[in-house]
Amino acid sequence: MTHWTKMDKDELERQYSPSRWSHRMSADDVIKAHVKALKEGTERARDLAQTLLNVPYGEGDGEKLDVYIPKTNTLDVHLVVYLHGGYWQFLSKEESGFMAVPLIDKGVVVVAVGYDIAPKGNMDLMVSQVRRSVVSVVQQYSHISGLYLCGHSAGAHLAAMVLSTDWSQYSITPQIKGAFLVSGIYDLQPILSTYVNEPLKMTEEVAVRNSPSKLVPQLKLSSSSCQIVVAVAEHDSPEFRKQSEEYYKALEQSGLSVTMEDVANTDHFNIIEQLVDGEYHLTKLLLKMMGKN
Ligand SMILES: N[C@@H](CC(=O)c1ccccc1NC=O)C(=O)O
Repeated sequence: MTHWTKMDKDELERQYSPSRWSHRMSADDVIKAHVKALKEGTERARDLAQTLLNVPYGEGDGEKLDVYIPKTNTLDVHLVVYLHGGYWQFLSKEESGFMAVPLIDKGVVVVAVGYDIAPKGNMDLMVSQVRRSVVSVVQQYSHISGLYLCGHSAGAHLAAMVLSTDWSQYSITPQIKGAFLVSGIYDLQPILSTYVNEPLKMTEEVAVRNSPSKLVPQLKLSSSSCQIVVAVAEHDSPEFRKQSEEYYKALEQSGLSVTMEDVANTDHFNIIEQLVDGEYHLTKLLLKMMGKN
């Protein structure tokens, strides 16, 4: 496959337009259906769970999170922090509670984190926000038996940045047991010259310091006992698939506990939408990691 540095702008933009690669629908329709599925799933979760909405984790307006709590008490409570996708410029926590639907049944708490998407937020701020949100969750829920992270697309990038945090500047060091990185981007350099960067306005320096692919040694220091799943859709674009494969290999070579999941019959969007279903492969894998199968 052609290396991204050898691609012209059109080809790079095609590779980094996930909606153009769906085998199910047109580009416009797959995005509309995605937002609809996430919204409907989140509504269901809000009906099923006890919720704490708009809990602040910082001073900023956008620094709020939603907590989905099982209605029935269980021992051994695990907690999943979900970081939404949308190319750091779309979506919000308001449509990001959907994965609580099958998890609250099993006594798992789900936290959907809000962060300031572009153009309001920039990359450094978003990374700082998701890091602080995890610290805040650990401080609030110190009694939980396991902390997990899940992120989709841009949210998988942010989750990888959380795993790569030097926590010495923070009040605590979160112990993250597992992380599901779904259809993520781990090297930001290829998107610098594309439409994706128009609202983000990243310079090369910003892209490099916020690329998980460059921070594997820090991840190894901070998250050595974290079980990491790098998941990618069969119908993600070749560049997206390569991003996941290369990040997986880098983690594997540094001796981390990591597995690669190439999820058959999925595209960039339904690979995450289906977490609303308890029988979906990735849902089962997540429950199994928590010992809840
Ligand atoms: N231009 C992008 C748009 C995109 O990624 C997106 C748009 C709305 C909501 C979510 C999106 N992406 C991933 O979650 C695409 O081609 O899919």
